[in-house]
Amino acid sequence: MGAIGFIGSHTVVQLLNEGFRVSIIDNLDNSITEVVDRVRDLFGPKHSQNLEFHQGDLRNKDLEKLFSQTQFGALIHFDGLKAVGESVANPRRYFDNNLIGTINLYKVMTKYDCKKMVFSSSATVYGQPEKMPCVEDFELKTMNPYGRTKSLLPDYQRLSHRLNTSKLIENSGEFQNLIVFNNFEETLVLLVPLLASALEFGSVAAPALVALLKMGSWLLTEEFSSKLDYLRSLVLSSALLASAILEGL
Ligand SMILES: O=c1ccn([C@@H]2O[C@H](COP(=O)(O)OP(=O)(O)O[C@H]3O[C@H](CO)[C@H](O)[C@H](O)[C@H]3O)[C@@H](O)[C@H]2O)c(=O)[nH]1
Repeated sequence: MGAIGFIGSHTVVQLLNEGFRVSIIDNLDNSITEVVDRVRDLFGPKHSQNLEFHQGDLRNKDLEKLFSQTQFGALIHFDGLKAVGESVANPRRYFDNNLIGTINLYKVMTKYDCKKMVFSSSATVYGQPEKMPCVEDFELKTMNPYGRTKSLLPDYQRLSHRLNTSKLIENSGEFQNLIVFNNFEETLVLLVPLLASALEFGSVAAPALVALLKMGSWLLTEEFSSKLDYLRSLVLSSALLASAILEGL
Protein backbone atom coordinates (compact mmCIF):
# COMPACT_ATOMS: atom_id res chain seq x y z
CA MET A 1 0.00 0.00 0.00
CA GLY A 2 1.52 3.36 -1.01
CA ALA A 3 4.56 1.46 -2.22
CA ILE A 4 5.69 3.65 -5.06
CA GLY A 5 6.43 6.47 -2.65
CA PHE A 6 9.89 7.18 -1.29
CA ILE A 7 10.35 4.46 1.34
CA GLY A 8 7.86 2.07 -0.24
CA SER A 9 9.63 1.93 -3.59
CA HIS A 10 12.96 1.04 -1.96
CA THR A 11 11.20 -1.61 0.04
CA VAL A 12 9.70 -3.07 -3.13
CA VAL A 13 13.18 -3.36 -4.66
CA GLN A 14 14.39 -5.12 -1.55
CA LEU A 15 11.44 -7.50 -1.46
CA LEU A 16 11.90 -8.41 -5.14
CA ASN A 17 15.59 -9.00 -4.45
CA GLU A 18 14.58 -11.39 -1.71
CA GLY A 19 12.33 -13.29 -4.13
CA PHE A 20 8.93 -12.12 -2.84
CA ARG A 21 5.98 -11.59 -5.17
CA VAL A 22 4.85 -8.00 -4.72
CA SER A 23 1.56 -6.35 -5.49
CA ILE A 24 1.32 -2.57 -5.10
CA ILE A 25 -1.73 -0.39 -4.71
CA ASP A 26 -1.16 3.38 -4.72
CA ASN A 27 -3.46 6.27 -5.63
CA LEU A 28 -0.54 8.35 -7.02
CA ASP A 29 -1.28 11.17 -4.63
CA ASN A 30 2.44 11.73 -4.11
CA SER A 31 4.12 9.50 -6.67
CA ILE A 32 4.36 8.70 -10.35
CA THR A 33 4.02 5.42 -12.28
CA GLU A 34 7.50 5.90 -13.79
CA VAL A 35 8.80 4.57 -10.47
CA VAL A 36 7.23 1.19 -11.31
CA ASP A 37 8.80 1.33 -14.79
CA ARG A 38 12.19 2.03 -13.23
CA VAL A 39 11.87 -0.92 -10.87
CA ARG A 40 10.86 -3.15 -13.81
CA ASP A 41 13.89 -1.94 -15.81
CA LEU A 42 16.10 -2.74 -12.87
CA PHE A 43 14.87 -6.32 -12.60
CA GLY A 44 14.33 -7.13 -16.29
CA PRO A 45 11.25 -8.80 -17.80
CA LYS A 46 11.63 -12.19 -16.07
CA HIS A 47 11.87 -11.00 -12.47
CA SER A 48 9.43 -8.16 -13.06
CA GLN A 49 6.74 -10.81 -13.37
CA ASN A 50 6.82 -10.83 -9.58
CA LEU A 51 5.65 -7.22 -9.52
CA GLU A 52 2.11 -5.98 -10.06
CA PHE A 53 0.94 -2.38 -9.87
CA HIS A 54 -2.66 -1.27 -9.31
CA GLN A 55 -3.68 2.34 -9.25
CA GLY A 56 -6.29 2.57 -6.56
CA ASP A 57 -7.45 4.03 -3.29
CA LEU A 58 -7.92 2.34 0.08
CA ARG A 59 -11.21 4.14 0.55
CA ASN A 60 -13.09 2.62 -2.36
CA LYS A 61 -13.83 -0.61 -4.21
CA ASP A 62 -10.31 -0.81 -5.71
CA LEU A 63 -9.14 -2.50 -2.55
CA GLU A 64 -11.83 -5.15 -2.37
CA LYS A 65 -11.25 -5.93 -6.05
CA LEU A 66 -7.54 -6.46 -5.44
CA PHE A 67 -8.10 -8.73 -2.43
CA SER A 68 -10.75 -10.75 -4.26
CA GLN A 69 -8.20 -11.54 -7.00
CA THR A 70 -5.14 -12.37 -4.89
CA GLN A 71 -4.55 -14.15 -1.59
CA PHE A 72 -2.02 -11.97 0.29
CA GLY A 73 0.32 -13.47 2.84
CA ALA A 74 1.14 -10.10 4.41
CA LEU A 75 0.91 -6.43 3.77
CA ILE A 76 3.18 -3.40 4.23
CA HIS A 77 1.31 -0.16 4.69
CA PHE A 78 3.07 3.04 3.57
CA ASP A 79 -0.05 4.62 2.14
CA GLY A 80 -0.78 8.02 3.62
CA LEU A 81 -0.41 11.76 3.59
CA LYS A 82 2.52 12.89 5.70
CA ALA A 83 2.90 16.69 5.85
CA VAL A 84 2.45 17.95 9.41
CA GLY A 85 1.71 21.55 8.37
CA GLU A 86 -0.85 20.53 5.79
CA SER A 87 -2.54 18.26 8.35
CA VAL A 88 -2.98 21.24 10.69
CA ALA A 89 -4.44 23.35 7.86
CA ASN A 90 -6.66 20.57 6.55
CA PRO A 91 -7.21 17.90 9.23
CA ARG A 92 -10.27 16.46 7.49
CA ARG A 93 -8.20 15.45 4.50
CA TYR A 94 -5.76 13.65 6.80
CA PHE A 95 -8.41 11.84 8.81
CA ASP A 96 -10.18 10.84 5.63
CA ASN A 97 -7.07 9.57 3.81
CA ASN A 98 -5.03 8.05 6.60
CA LEU A 99 -7.67 6.94 9.08
CA ILE A 100 -10.73 6.07 7.01
CA GLY A 101 -8.52 4.50 4.33
CA THR A 102 -6.73 2.28 6.84
CA ILE A 103 -9.89 1.30 8.69
CA ASN A 104 -11.31 0.22 5.35
CA LEU A 105 -8.11 -1.73 4.74
CA TYR A 106 -8.46 -3.52 8.09
CA LYS A 107 -12.03 -4.49 7.19
CA VAL A 108 -11.04 -5.90 3.81
CA MET A 109 -8.07 -7.73 5.35
CA THR A 110 -10.37 -9.31 7.89
CA LYS A 111 -12.85 -10.33 5.22
CA TYR A 112 -10.12 -11.99 3.14
CA ASP A 113 -8.33 -13.47 6.14
CA CYS A 114 -5.06 -11.56 5.78
CA LYS A 115 -3.78 -11.03 9.32
CA LYS A 116 -0.27 -9.72 8.89
CA MET A 117 0.71 -6.11 8.47
CA VAL A 118 3.81 -3.96 8.80
CA PHE A 119 2.63 -0.41 9.47
CA SER A 120 4.78 2.63 8.65
CA SER A 121 4.21 5.06 11.49
CA SER A 122 6.02 8.31 12.31
CA ALA A 123 8.24 9.78 15.04
CA THR A 124 5.73 12.61 15.28
CA VAL A 125 3.58 10.27 17.42
CA TYR A 126 6.03 11.02 20.29
CA GLY A 127 5.48 14.80 20.14
CA GLN A 128 8.62 16.56 21.41
CA PRO A 129 10.44 13.83 23.33
CA GLU A 130 12.75 14.82 26.19
CA LYS A 131 15.53 12.67 24.84
CA MET A 132 16.63 11.28 21.54
CA PRO A 133 16.64 8.87 19.93
CA CYS A 134 13.00 7.91 20.47
CA VAL A 135 12.30 4.33 21.39
CA GLU A 136 9.07 2.59 20.71
CA ASP A 137 7.85 2.48 24.31
CA PHE A 138 7.96 6.29 24.68
CA GLU A 139 4.61 7.79 25.57
CA LEU A 140 2.51 8.77 22.54
CA LYS A 141 2.11 12.55 22.71
CA THR A 142 1.41 13.61 19.21
CA MET A 143 0.72 17.29 18.64
CA ASN A 144 -0.81 17.41 15.18
CA PRO A 145 -3.56 15.73 13.13
CA TYR A 146 -1.07 13.82 10.97
CA GLY A 147 0.48 12.26 14.07
CA ARG A 148 -2.95 11.47 15.47
CA THR A 149 -3.87 9.51 12.37
CA LYS A 150 -0.69 7.46 12.87
CA SER A 151 -1.04 6.90 16.61
CA LEU A 152 -4.72 5.93 16.55
CA LEU A 153 -4.36 3.22 13.94
CA PRO A 154 -2.37 0.59 15.81
CA ASP A 155 -4.81 1.05 18.68
CA TYR A 156 -7.76 0.54 16.37
CA GLN A 157 -6.70 -2.90 15.46
CA ARG A 158 -3.56 -4.49 16.79
CA LEU A 159 -2.33 -6.61 13.95
CA SER A 160 0.75 -8.70 14.36
CA HIS A 161 3.60 -6.27 13.60
CA ARG A 162 4.36 -2.60 13.40
CA LEU A 163 7.39 -1.13 11.74
CA ASN A 164 8.16 2.46 12.52
CA THR A 165 10.26 3.24 9.48
CA SER A 166 10.05 6.95 9.92
CA LYS A 167 11.38 6.65 13.45
CA LEU A 168 14.54 5.27 11.95
CA ILE A 169 14.77 8.30 9.76
CA GLU A 170 13.46 11.18 11.73
CA ASN A 171 15.71 10.43 14.68
CA SER A 172 18.66 11.33 12.58
CA GLY A 173 19.78 14.95 12.55
CA GLU A 174 21.82 14.19 9.44
CA PHE A 175 18.77 13.00 7.62
CA GLN A 176 16.86 16.11 8.62
CA ASN A 177 19.59 18.23 7.07
CA LEU A 178 19.51 16.15 3.99
CA ILE A 179 15.79 16.54 3.58
CA VAL A 180 16.12 20.27 3.97
CA PHE A 181 18.88 20.41 1.39
CA ASN A 182 17.10 18.03 -0.93
CA ASN A 183 14.15 20.35 -0.95
CA PHE A 184 16.50 23.24 -1.12
CA GLU A 185 18.05 21.88 -4.29
CA GLU A 186 14.64 21.78 -5.96
CA THR A 187 13.79 25.21 -4.62
CA LEU A 188 17.05 26.54 -5.93
CA VAL A 189 16.26 25.41 -9.45
CA LEU A 190 13.00 27.34 -9.28
CA LEU A 191 14.35 30.39 -7.52
CA VAL A 192 17.59 31.12 -9.28
CA PRO A 193 16.10 32.41 -12.55
CA LEU A 194 13.72 34.63 -10.60
CA LEU A 195 16.44 36.00 -8.39
CA ALA A 196 18.75 36.45 -11.35
CA SER A 197 16.23 38.64 -13.12
CA ALA A 198 15.69 40.55 -9.87
CA LEU A 199 19.44 41.10 -9.71
CA GLU A 200 19.47 42.39 -13.24
CA PHE A 201 17.16 45.16 -12.14
CA GLY A 202 19.29 45.99 -9.10
CA SER A 203 16.73 44.55 -6.70
CA VAL A 204 17.25 44.01 -2.99
CA ALA A 205 17.13 40.28 -3.76
CA ALA A 206 20.84 40.35 -4.62
CA PRO A 207 22.16 39.26 -1.18
CA ALA A 208 19.64 36.41 -1.14
CA LEU A 209 20.84 35.26 -4.54
CA VAL A 210 24.44 35.23 -3.37
CA ALA A 211 23.49 33.18 -0.30
CA LEU A 212 21.53 30.73 -2.39
CA LEU A 213 24.37 30.24 -4.82
CA LYS A 214 26.79 29.55 -1.96
CA MET A 215 24.45 26.92 -0.59
CA GLY A 216 24.02 25.50 -4.08
CA SER A 217 27.74 24.93 -4.45
CA TRP A 218 27.71 22.96 -1.19
CA LEU A 219 25.40 20.47 -2.87
CA LEU A 220 28.28 19.50 -5.13
CA THR A 221 30.72 18.77 -2.30
CA GLU A 222 31.89 15.41 -0.95
CA GLU A 223 30.23 16.21 2.35
CA PHE A 224 26.86 16.32 0.62
CA SER A 225 27.43 13.10 -1.31
CA SER A 226 28.49 11.29 1.87
CA LYS A 227 25.20 12.40 3.39
CA LEU A 228 23.42 11.03 0.35
CA ASP A 229 25.11 7.68 0.93
CA TYR A 230 23.93 7.85 4.50
CA LEU A 231 20.39 8.44 3.29
CA ARG A 232 20.58 5.47 0.94
CA SER A 233 21.78 3.19 3.68
CA LEU A 234 18.96 4.34 5.97
CA VAL A 235 16.34 3.71 3.34
CA LEU A 236 17.80 0.33 2.52
CA SER A 237 18.05 -0.68 6.14
CA SER A 238 14.38 0.12 6.69
CA ALA A 239 13.55 -1.92 3.61
CA LEU A 240 15.70 -4.79 4.85
CA LEU A 241 14.02 -4.64 8.20
CA ALA A 242 10.64 -4.83 6.50
CA SER A 243 11.63 -7.90 4.53
CA ALA A 244 13.15 -9.54 7.60
CA ILE A 245 9.89 -9.00 9.45
CA LEU A 246 7.87 -10.35 6.56
CA GLU A 247 10.03 -13.43 6.40
CA GLY A 248 9.40 -14.05 10.06
CA LEU A 249 5.65 -13.69 9.72
O1 LIG B 1 -4.30 8.42 0.26
C1 LIG B 1 -3.16 8.15 -0.15
C2 LIG B 1 -2.06 8.96 0.14
C3 LIG B 1 -0.81 8.60 -0.36
N1 LIG B 1 -0.69 7.50 -1.13
C4 LIG B 1 0.62 7.09 -1.65
O2 LIG B 1 1.41 6.70 -0.54
C5 LIG B 1 2.79 6.91 -0.87
C6 LIG B 1 3.46 7.62 0.28
O3 LIG B 1 4.80 7.81 -0.05
P1 LIG B 1 5.58 9.16 0.26
O4 LIG B 1 6.79 9.20 -0.60
O5 LIG B 1 4.63 10.31 0.23
O6 LIG B 1 5.97 8.93 1.76
P2 LIG B 1 7.29 8.28 2.38
O7 LIG B 1 7.56 6.96 1.78
O8 LIG B 1 8.38 9.28 2.48
O9 LIG B 1 6.72 8.15 3.86
C7 LIG B 1 6.67 6.99 4.64
O10 LIG B 1 7.03 7.37 5.94
C8 LIG B 1 6.17 8.36 6.50
C9 LIG B 1 6.73 8.78 7.82
O11 LIG B 1 6.13 9.94 8.25
C10 LIG B 1 4.78 7.80 6.66
O12 LIG B 1 4.74 6.67 7.51
C11 LIG B 1 4.29 7.42 5.25
O13 LIG B 1 3.00 6.85 5.37
C12 LIG B 1 5.25 6.43 4.63
O14 LIG B 1 4.88 6.14 3.27
C13 LIG B 1 2.82 7.70 -2.19
O15 LIG B 1 3.19 6.86 -3.24
C14 LIG B 1 1.37 8.20 -2.36
O16 LIG B 1 1.00 8.34 -3.71
C15 LIG B 1 -1.78 6.70 -1.44
O17 LIG B 1 -1.65 5.68 -2.15
N2 LIG B 1 -3.00 7.04 -0.92
